[in-house]
Amino acid sequence: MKIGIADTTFARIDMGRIAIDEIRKHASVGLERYVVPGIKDLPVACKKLIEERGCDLVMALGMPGGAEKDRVCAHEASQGLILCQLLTNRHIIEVFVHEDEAKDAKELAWLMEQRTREHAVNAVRLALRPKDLEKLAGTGQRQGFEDVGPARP
Ligand SMILES: Cc1nc2c(=O)[nH]c(=O)nc-2n(C[C@H](O)[C@H](O)[C@H](O)CO)c1C
Repeated sequence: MKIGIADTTFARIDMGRIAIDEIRKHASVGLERYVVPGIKDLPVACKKLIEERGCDLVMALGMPGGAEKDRVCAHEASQGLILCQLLTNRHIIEVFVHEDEAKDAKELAWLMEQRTREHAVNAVRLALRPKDLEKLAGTGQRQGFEDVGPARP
């Protein structure tokens, strides 16, 4: 089992390092990292991690900025990531933290780390322990900020 980590230099926190640190706490798997300039470069990085570097699942980590052009960029990147999943029949866990989700740099750093770590656990579950995800179905999980919980507690 090999998990790929694709991340960007645009992000204001080293999301790739955090993802690798968290995955190592939960599983003994091969890891491949591929750093690109920005989120629109992630789809091909993920495809290469899958097709050329033998990854079974990939995490795509990025930080869209707060401007309208960044939101468009994030939408385009997401579409590329979905297409890549369909072309390769492999999961890509998209971990995007929009810069304007946080009120300041401190909260942004916290949110980027928290969301990355929680999705790294999801990546391990998807790759190795899918039954763990089944147990969490319909429980209102969120990555980063607090879980919202089920609608019928
Ligand atoms: C407008 C813009 N916004 C972002 C962003 O919010 N987050 C990000 O990671 N990258 C951004 N980029 C850069 C593109 O994703 C890409 O790296 C360049 O267009 C080079 O292919 C661009 C060009």
